[in-house]
Amino acid sequence: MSPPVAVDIGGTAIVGTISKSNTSTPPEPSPRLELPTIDLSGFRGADTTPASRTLVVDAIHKAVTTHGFLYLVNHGLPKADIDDLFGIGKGFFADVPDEVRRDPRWAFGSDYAGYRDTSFSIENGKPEDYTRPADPRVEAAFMARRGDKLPASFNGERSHFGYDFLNVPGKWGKGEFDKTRVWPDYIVERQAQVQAFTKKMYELGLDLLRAFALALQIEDEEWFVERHRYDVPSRDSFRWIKYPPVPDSVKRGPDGVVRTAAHSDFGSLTMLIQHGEPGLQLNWGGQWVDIEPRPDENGVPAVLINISDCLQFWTEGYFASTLHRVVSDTPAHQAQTRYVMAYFMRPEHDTRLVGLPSPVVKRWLEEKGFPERTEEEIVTAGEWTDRKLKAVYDVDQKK
Ligand SMILES: O=C(O)CCC(=O)C(=O)O
Ligand SMILES: [Fe+2]
Repeated sequence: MSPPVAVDIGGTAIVGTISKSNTSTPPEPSPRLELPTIDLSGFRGADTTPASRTLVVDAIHKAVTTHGFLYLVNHGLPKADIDDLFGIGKGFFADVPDEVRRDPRWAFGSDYAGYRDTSFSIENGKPEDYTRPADPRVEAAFMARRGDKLPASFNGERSHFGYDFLNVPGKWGKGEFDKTRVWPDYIVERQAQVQAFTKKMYELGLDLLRAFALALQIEDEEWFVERHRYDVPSRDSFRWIKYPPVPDSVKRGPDGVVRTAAHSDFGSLTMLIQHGEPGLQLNWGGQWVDIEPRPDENGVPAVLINISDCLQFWTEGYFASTLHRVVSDTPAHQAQTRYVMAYFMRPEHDTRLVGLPSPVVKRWLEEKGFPERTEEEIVTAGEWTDRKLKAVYDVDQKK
């Protein structure tokens, strides 16, 4: 059996291990990273054929079992939408006054939604507490979540405000779920646009899940899709992230200034849109390798895909949830403001991450001689994401 791969989050806490992994044995000799750029038009859109779909599936299969990361071009997200959504994020950070952005009503909280700024860090304590000094290495983020069901106690029945992003039930009023979580006017005015874009990202994610099912020779192409339904609670999250410039006074380590420590993502897959500034690195065979932003020939940003923990569990380690981090590695990068938008796609809460009907994974387990997981080693998607979110953000413990 391969050695356990630590799930390294922020360098501060190890909350679990995924004992089987494709990336646990670094390739020999010293690795050279050739992160593939995959043209999705052969799989998605009007001009696909069975042969073109197979080519794309094979390329995705190779990428997710080698690096766990790939670039997608011709992904179907229009450049105008991407530009508009970056505009919304930048405007939020630049134009909304500090005191409005930091209003406790929309502070990042135990529902893992809302605004978190640079004065919040794991060491610094409560996200609502903006009196603490800002940590100049930390990023600021506005996190939107998909809508959720309300508890049974609400009007005596389970109801909801819709499953689109930002329709999160709130606890305002007399501690009752009497309306959705409130957001700043700036966001509310743009809510329809955010919801339309995040729906498109969700649909892109579904197509990737279909490609994964085909790569794994699961008979039903919809197998993963059926476990990521839009109207069932999950921890899907959409985020605008801003990494402000780091002042020269901040001490640089041998790798520069680490902004986000080494971690793997929690859910099924992450779709990252980089605005243009470098900083992301993945760990490949023990070395940190830059993952630069990569626009296509028309200037449309590639969408960077990475496999996350839940898919690594589900595939018994056959798909790799690779460690990555964000670093300002040169003084020039340190002086830049870096923006990204990320969609973290996660399975439905109650999904047990086991029992994938894939002959590919079955063969792989047999070849490697990996034993079946014990009951204690099996988690649901909700348990895993909550465990990791708590460890990273420490929201509940600090409240
Ligand atoms: O900023 C980035 O490029 C990636 C951030 C990241 O890894 C994360 O938020 O999980
Ligand atoms: Fe990440």
